[in-house]
Amino acid sequence: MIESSSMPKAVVIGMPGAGKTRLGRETAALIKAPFRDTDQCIEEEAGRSVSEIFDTQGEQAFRGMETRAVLDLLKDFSGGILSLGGGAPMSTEVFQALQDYRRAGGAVVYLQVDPEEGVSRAARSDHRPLLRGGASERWMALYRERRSVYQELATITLKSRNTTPRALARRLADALTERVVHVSGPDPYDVRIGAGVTGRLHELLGDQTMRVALIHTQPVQRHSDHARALLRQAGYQVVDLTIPDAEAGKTIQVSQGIWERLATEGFTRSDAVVGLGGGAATDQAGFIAATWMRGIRYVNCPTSLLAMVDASTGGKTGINLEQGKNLVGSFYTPAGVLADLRTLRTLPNEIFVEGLGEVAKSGFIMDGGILRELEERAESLRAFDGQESDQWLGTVVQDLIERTVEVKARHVSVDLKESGLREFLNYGHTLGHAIEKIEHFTWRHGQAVSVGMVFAAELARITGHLDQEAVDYHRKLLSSLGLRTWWNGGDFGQVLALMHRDKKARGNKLRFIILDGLGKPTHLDDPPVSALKEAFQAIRKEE
Ligand SMILES: NC(=O)c1ccc[n+]([C@@H]2O[C@H](COP(=O)([O-])OP(=O)(O)OC[C@H]3O[C@@H](n4cnc5c(N)ncnc54)[C@H](O)[C@@H]3O)[C@@H](O)[C@H]2O)c1
Ligand SMILES: O=C(O)C(=O)C[C@@H](O)[C@H](O)[C@H](O)COP(=O)(O)O
Repeated sequence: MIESSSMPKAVVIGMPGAGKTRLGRETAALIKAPFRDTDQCIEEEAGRSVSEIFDTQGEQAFRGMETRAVLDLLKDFSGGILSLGGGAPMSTEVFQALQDYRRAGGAVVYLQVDPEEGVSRAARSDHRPLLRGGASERWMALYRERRSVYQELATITLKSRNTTPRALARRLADALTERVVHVSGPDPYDVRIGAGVTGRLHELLGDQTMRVALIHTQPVQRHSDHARALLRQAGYQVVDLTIPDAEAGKTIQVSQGIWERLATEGFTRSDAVVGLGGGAATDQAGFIAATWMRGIRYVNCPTSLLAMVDASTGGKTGINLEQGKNLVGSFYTPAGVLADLRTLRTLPNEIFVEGLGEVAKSGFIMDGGILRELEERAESLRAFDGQESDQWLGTVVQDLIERTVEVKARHVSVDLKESGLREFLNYGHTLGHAIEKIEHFTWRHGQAVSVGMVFAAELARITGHLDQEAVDYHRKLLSSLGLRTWWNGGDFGQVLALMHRDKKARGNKLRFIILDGLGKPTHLDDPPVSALKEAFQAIRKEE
């Protein structure tokens, strides 16, 4: 029985000379995993080469040794990278074991080499007993016999054409370390979080799409250039749309300009949108996709922490009005989300820190593990500068992103259109959006939400839901992350009027999300104005 806890992380299969051993070894080095090659294991155990085993005991004896080696390693090589001899999958026992391994979640990697290249490599090699007596002809005969088996078993296929072994290993390492959060609901999709996931754009856009509108902002030019190159390599006609940065990009004027450009370029319902950038860019891109011809496919490529953990997922698309935030938009879900950790390398510290606001929010409303991780890592997270090691990004940050997206996914999967449960994700936003408006969008969203959560905690205390310790904990954790916990702008009258524009309001009644304890969100409808005023005073600070 193959157990996921003890099985290899990946098994590499393919034709002789494809480069399986080198790919396996280099990938293992990149992800700091052990590496084994079954041919080498057999030679070590037998004390002679594969060729000598063939010569002295025959192929059948070798296949028996090989099958035993493969079955043993599939059961007991935890987290390793394993490369198999070319003929191993052709044995019924190994084929069935690899199917079991796949079902247990294992990655079967088919390293595909072009026949011309394979034949030429075979002609140069003299240590492969099965290629003796006409290497090229024998290689082609084996290829014809084996390729359908390789294709049937593969969960990942890598082509060695026009690339290097090092680049292939990097791609496989990226594929093996990415995290996937599934969002169910009427139009399910996956959020993929990992280094290099932008490379999956073609998988999500498909072959029916001809034109792609790439909507992005200038500060992420380096990443949109990369996405554009990938899209063009995949054969798409890319219409490049650089929009004004941050909140300035979430206006109807910007939407109008994009709609007109799509019309000029002849975008049809089978074409698509890719939104790449922070949450403001993905909100606008989603809104364009939701409204162009009443809805076309779109993929979000979030490049800020906040966009990765929140804005890119859940299908809330939209733009701002002069009167307030996100007042126009649509619930419209993406075909997928690709959160490429490599884009964080250029993210300014203040933008990373504001993203921690939405991470903390997810901890407050549901996942105490997030709060503990933030507490433990506050200093290093607050000091983020994009120069951290791949290992730190690929563990600390990737873990936090995955956990926060999971919190969002659990809400939006069951309540896409925010009829109740999803409103818990709005914790801190009733005041938060008012602050953004009064501060003319000069405050970052995450910073405004941070103050909004302290306000909500004070309101919960005042109305008897939350104790002082939990309120103090809000301030302590948020400020330790570099997030704001007080605000002296505006006045209560302004704020009260703006809160009545919040989308949770019903008629003349305000509705808030508060906590009955950490991880226990609840609705507070129509609280006394006196309580609101007291909570408002509590987030002011004597200058
Ligand atoms: N739709 C939703 O569910 C949802 C959820 C949360 C927030 N939002 C919206 O998202 C917006 C906030 O998102 P945000 O915090 O990403 O702000 P943002 O989109 O304004 O981006 C912040 C700044 O960082 C820059 N930037 C982003 N990624 C970068 C990178 N990799 N390298 C260099 N610069 C980069 C942007 O160009 C911008 O200047 C708000 O408009 C908010 O309303 C939407
Ligand atoms: O996805 C949701 O639902 C949220 O409330 C997530 C919030 O973090 C996010 O800022 C959202 O854009 C706010 O939605 P809004 O409906 O208040 O504009």
